[in-house]
Amino acid sequence: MNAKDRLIVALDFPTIEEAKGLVEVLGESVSVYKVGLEMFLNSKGEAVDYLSSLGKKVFLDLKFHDIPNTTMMASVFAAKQNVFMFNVHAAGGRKMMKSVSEEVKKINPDALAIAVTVLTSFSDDEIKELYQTEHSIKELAMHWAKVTKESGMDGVVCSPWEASAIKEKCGKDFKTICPGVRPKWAAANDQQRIMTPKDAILKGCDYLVVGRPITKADDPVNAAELVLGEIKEGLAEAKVC
Ligand SMILES: O=C(O)c1cc(=O)[nH]c(=O)n1[C@@H]1O[C@H](COP(=O)(O)O)[C@@H](O)[C@H]1O
Repeated sequence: MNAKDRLIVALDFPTIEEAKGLVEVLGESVSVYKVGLEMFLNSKGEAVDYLSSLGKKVFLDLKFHDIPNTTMMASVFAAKQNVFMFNVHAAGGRKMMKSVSEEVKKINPDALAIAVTVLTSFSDDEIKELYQTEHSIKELAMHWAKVTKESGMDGVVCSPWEASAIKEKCGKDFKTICPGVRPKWAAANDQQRIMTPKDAILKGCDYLVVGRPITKADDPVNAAELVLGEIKEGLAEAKVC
């Protein structure tokens, strides 16, 4: 997979017009986009069809988290859209993810069914307090990744800090999709567990999700090219392509 196929730009905008404006500006620089809750709801789903009409690949990030039947039905909806990847929350559990992976494979075997482990906006202290646990985020993410794999799903969303341990535990073909990616020149915003694009590739991230460093940049094309440049450096150093 080349650098361009690994960069997923998060289209977090309140209107479809703003999203279209950015996609036009970025042109051929970017070929994969993420449509999350904000864009999907504000565009009433139109963003997915718009992007696929341009030949762009779409990660539908609606992070389903509910009882098994409800999540499975929502996932079947996702798998029927023009998307190459969609996600649920691993915290929904084994039964939920098993029913999602089984049903989605019948409808669209090519759609990657992914589970979010520990959100990249969490720190270790927050997780310890919230879950009343002594386990670190890395331990939780690795455990949830194992449950995700055993449930027949294709991969996880995790921070780059957990990616190599997850690859070691779940195998190299188990996908790691990593937000919390920040070049040195970009602000962290609300992300806690961040890493540069180059280091993220070296740590085994398959896909890097990058939003604000590109979408809010004064020159988004230049920002995307800088991120792609770092991804290429990482791939060259890791000798993968
Ligand atoms: O599932 C996601 O995509 C996701 C999971 C996670 O743990 N952290 C996370 O930031 N994301 C998404 O990744 C994108 C990151 O955007 P920026 O922080 O602007 O680069 C946002 O659209 C988030 O919704």
